[in-house]
Amino acid sequence: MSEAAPPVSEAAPSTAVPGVPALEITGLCRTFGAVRAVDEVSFTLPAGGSLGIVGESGSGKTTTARIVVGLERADAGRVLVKGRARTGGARGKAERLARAREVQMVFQDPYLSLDPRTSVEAALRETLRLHFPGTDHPARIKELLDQVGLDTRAAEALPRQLSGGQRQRVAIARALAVQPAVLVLDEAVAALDVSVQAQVLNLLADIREQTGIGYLFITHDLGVVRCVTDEVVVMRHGRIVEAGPTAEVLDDPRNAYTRLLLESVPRPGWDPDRIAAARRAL
Ligand SMILES: Nc1ncnc2c1ncn2[C@@H]1O[C@H](COP(=O)(O)OP(=O)(O)OP(=O)(O)O)[C@@H](O)[C@H]1O
Repeated sequence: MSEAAPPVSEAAPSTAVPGVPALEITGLCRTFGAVRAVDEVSFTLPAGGSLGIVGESGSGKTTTARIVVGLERADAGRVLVKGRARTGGARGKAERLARAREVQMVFQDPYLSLDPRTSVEAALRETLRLHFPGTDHPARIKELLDQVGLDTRAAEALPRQLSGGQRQRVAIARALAVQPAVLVLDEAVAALDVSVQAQVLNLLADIREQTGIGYLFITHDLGVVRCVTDEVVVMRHGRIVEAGPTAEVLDDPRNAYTRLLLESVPRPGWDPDRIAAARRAL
């Protein structure tokens, strides 16, 4: 990554810019020892769009996401958020905060990212104070809680007093608090019961419609991809093997590996031995 980062404005909210993609990834590479975790990965997430990255364990999904968020460095390639390069490490607190405002991440287990001693309301207040000093926080906290369907009782609760679905709603509210251009959701509903999963996915769809935030969905669950993404990228061994509109890729996959992923979803008459043999043959 060779471009210099442009100057950043601390107070600018990361709203969508018409015509400018929320995220553009070009030629991303990351190697760990002998493993090419991410190998020449390129894709574009349009402003307000939703793109899924699917693939089996170890295919490079999370490493790609971590580079986008800035938790991992790339060996090569370019990440543009709203047309601006995120290059190298952030220089200083102002740039770190500005980058955090552009891209937020929601993890599978919100327990790991929520402070067990901090109430929901206090966690949101803390985030807002950090990013938007001097603004009307009580009103904004209420707005955020409403947006994710949490009531005032939940606002006073500690993470351990909430259900898994509620905790994930808190993590989403905290991510929304900074008005990001891109929300990266890494297996964000994988740990939830199916019915709660559906509620959170519906919530995310509503939020996208209301805010125009772009979603990057990292998941191994093709049902989730079908439900909440417009475009999908299929990764294998660090490389993109197929990409396109979600319905097209899932209904008429061109790549043998994509077909195998689809066939690997258990259903009546499913033959795991045949899938395993097909996998070995690929
Ligand atoms: N910090 C690291 N050090 C060494 N190897 C790593 C590191 N992070 C990832 N890898 C390796 O890079 C490859 C891609 O891993 P990655 O976690 O990106 O895949 P994934 O598709 O997200 O898998 P999962 O769904 O299991 O999280 C794997 O072989 C993994 O072991």
